[in-house]
Amino acid sequence: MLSVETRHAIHPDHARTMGTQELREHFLGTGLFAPGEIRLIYTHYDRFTLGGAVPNGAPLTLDVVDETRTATFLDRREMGIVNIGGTGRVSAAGDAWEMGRGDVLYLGMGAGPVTFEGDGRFYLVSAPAHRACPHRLIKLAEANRVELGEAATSNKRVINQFIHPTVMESCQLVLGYTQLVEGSVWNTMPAHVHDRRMEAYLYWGMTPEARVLHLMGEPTETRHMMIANEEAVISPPWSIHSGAGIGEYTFIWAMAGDNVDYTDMDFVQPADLK
Ligand SMILES: O=C(O)C(=O)C[C@H](O)C(=O)CO
Ligand SMILES: [Zn+2]
Repeated sequence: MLSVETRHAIHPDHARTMGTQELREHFLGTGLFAPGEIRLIYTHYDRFTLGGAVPNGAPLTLDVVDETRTATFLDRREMGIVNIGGTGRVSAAGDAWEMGRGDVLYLGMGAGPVTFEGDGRFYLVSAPAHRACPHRLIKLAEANRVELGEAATSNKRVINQFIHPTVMESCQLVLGYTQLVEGSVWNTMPAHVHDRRMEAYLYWGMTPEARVLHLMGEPTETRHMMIANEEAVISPPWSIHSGAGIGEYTFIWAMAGDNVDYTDMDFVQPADLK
């Protein structure tokens, strides 16, 4: 079963007026991982689409998505898949890849229908593409590892870059996940914006009672959302995206937009956040 929800792009002047419920309706993705279903959110931010596929014993195939009006979803798109569950299998374009927890699969434009099987919980992101880059399975050991932050500022963390120019080619997708060192709670602090790219986060690896206090909004008009395990945040290009965990967490970040330069960020120091 496939379900698709559309999210429109929100102007920052509008976002400033929103209460908690409205912020969550526009920027939070909940219930993406339902057994036996593929659930997608099709956004109007760079046409970036995110979602989950949980085969739960029976194969699930992602093929036609009416929103794109193409013969198959990946006809003019590329896709990143992260397995956040048990071992599973993904097949497309006559190939099949076994994916363990934390493995990332890149599927290039024109890969055709994609089938998910096994015990995986597959997080999916996709953006329009202009050429077919080779499909590739990337294990954590092959990712580019960047250590950032300090224990003294509670932000010591490892940025694992998977779909990233130092590892492989893509059209506009950039993807990885960030792991906090025990005792550190902050991701992406100091915060930043990148008006050239939108971003989406998926928080995972959390206990059911844990929450992340996610900060969003323009740097001088910050807002927050409390996020539970396996919930996603859609971050518009004008928004900061940062979080502090009440409990352990990891998060997958993925971007689409004008460039694939991970370091192209406009930093905002804590003293300048309001
Ligand atoms: O902890 C961090 O810092 C991040 O993981 C930052 C994200 O990767 C990001 O915002 C990339 O633009
Ligand atoms: Zn960012």
